[in-house]
Order: sequence, then structure tokens, then C-alpha cells
Amino acid sequence: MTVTELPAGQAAPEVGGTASPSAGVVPPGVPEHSAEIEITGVSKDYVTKRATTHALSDINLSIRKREFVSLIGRSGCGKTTLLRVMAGLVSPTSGEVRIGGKSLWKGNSVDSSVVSQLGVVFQDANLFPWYNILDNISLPQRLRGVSKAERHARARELADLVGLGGFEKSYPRELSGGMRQRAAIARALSCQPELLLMDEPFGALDAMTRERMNLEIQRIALATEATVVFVTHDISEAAFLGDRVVHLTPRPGRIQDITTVELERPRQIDVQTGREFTRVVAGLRHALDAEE
Ligand SMILES: Nc1ncnc2c1ncn2[C@@H]1O[C@H](COP(=O)(O)OP(=O)(O)OP(=O)(O)O)[C@@H](O)[C@H]1O
Repeated sequence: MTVTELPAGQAAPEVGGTASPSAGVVPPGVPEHSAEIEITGVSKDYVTKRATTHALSDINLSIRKREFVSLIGRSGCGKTTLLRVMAGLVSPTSGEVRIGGKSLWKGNSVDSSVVSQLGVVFQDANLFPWYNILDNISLPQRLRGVSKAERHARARELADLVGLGGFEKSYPRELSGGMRQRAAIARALSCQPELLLMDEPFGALDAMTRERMNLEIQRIALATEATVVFVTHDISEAAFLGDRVVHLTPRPGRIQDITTVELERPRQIDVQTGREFTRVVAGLRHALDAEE
């Protein structure tokens, strides 16, 4: 596999996406090889009457517990497909996804005990308009038969965690886009997932709200100790949030390079004017431009 050359000083790309455990930022106290997610040889073909699309080809990626991994790449490179394969929503044509040491896919069906460790957030908050925020946040627990008192207590904690304290009785139509997205994040966290999968969750928000949400999601990830995989089109967002940034290239979707972001947490917005951030963003931009 060809790997984009990155400017001098840029973290070495991990050839073929075989992410070596030592290449990323390991949070303090986490053993280097405690991999939360192991993706091995994953390919995905979408077959329709008209055509077969090779959406993913031979994806190999190892993600550690509590790591924050950003996925970037041009439109159609397979980011959403990869996230959906990890979420148990799209079955891979070949390869394996292991989460917490257990295989997610058994042929075309998923292991529900593995799926129960996951929380998923999409670009659209997808809240139920006829439920208030408390009921929306606690819906996954309701579906699992958790008592009303218990699930509402947990939903109140989560509403506070995502900055929606005081809005528990509001309905989605009464909230701003950023607030609705916070509610969607709280709902994804309601079953205490070890792994949070986010597909352009802030894509529909204005620039200032998005910046604030970036700080929020970092805070929430640190507070909940969740492992996060975050799809975005935005290079700066990917670099600000990620311990590593995985760059996919299209047709078929492959890992082109992986960049480590050597910035301590919690990161403040002003890291974006610093040397490490500028280096990472310039390297990613160069890699994306080299695709043309
Ligand atoms: N259900 C489907 N059936 C057929 N082809 C599909 C399907 N879903 C995605 N594809 C194709 O697979 C490829 C990867 O799509 P995917 O949505 O994963 O890319 P992406 O990187 O997330 O794109 P974007 O950034 O535009 O959201 C594209 O060529 C797309 O047309």
C-alpha cells in the first residue's frame, strides 16, 4: 500500500493501517496492549443490481481503551461504512471486528452482548418529538426494562453531564440544534457504553456551537472513560479531538495513514494556534491534497 509522505517531523504513518499499539497516545495507567477494538482484514462490498461498490478493503486497526480516534477522508471513502460495521449495523463482507476481546459479527448477525457495550450518535439527533428530554435520554434503559425511577435518576445525571440540567422536561422542538445533539449524546451514554461511535455528530451545527461541542465531547469522554471513534470531514476537528487521526482514501476505502496527535488533555481551544496542532493539520491537509 502506498502511504502519503508527510512533512518532516510528522508522526510516521502506520503502513497498511496495522496500527501498532506503541504508535498512539496511551492514557496514563492504561496497559499498552489493552485493545478495545481490533479490526482485522475488514472489507465491505455493497452489491446492488446495477453495481458492486468496494466500500472498504482490508482495514486493519487496533484501538486502545479510552483512546479517541478520529476518522477523516473525502466523501465516499467509507468512513460511515466503517463506523457502521463497528456499530453492528452493516455486516462486513470479510474480516473480523473484536470489541473487548469478543467477536462482534457472527456471519451476518451480531453478538448482542457486544452491541450492548456500544453507544452510537449520528449527525441527526433522531430524538422522539413526543417524548421530553428525560424520556428521550432514558429510552434505551426503558427498552431494557429498567424501572422508571432508576432510569430517570440516571437520565438526570446524564442531562447534567452534557449540560442539559434544567431542560429535562423540555421537548426536542424547544431546544437548539446543539442542545438536541447533547441529548443524543446523553441517550447514547445511558447504558454506560465502553465505546462511543459518532458519525459527524456536529456536522449540522454552526462553527461556534461546534467548537463548544468539541470541548464538551472531550470533557464527556474523559469523564466517562469511554473509547471514542469519531467520523468527521473537518481536519481541525479531527486533530483537536483525536489521540490519533485515521485517514481513509476511497475506491476502495483503505487506511492511507494514521497520525498521532501529541497534545495533552484536556485540550483548550488555544492549542489550535500551537506548533503541534499546526503540524498535524498541515500534514493531514497535505495528505488529503495528495489524493487529487
Ligand atoms: N447501502 C449502500 N448501498 C450501496 N452503496 C453504498 C451504500 N452505502 C454506501 N455505499 C457506497 O459505499 C461507499 C462508501 O460510502 P460511505 O457512506 O461509507 O462513505 P463516507 O466516507 O462516509 O462518505 P460521506 O463523507 O459522504 O458521508 C460510497 O461509494 C457509497 O456510495
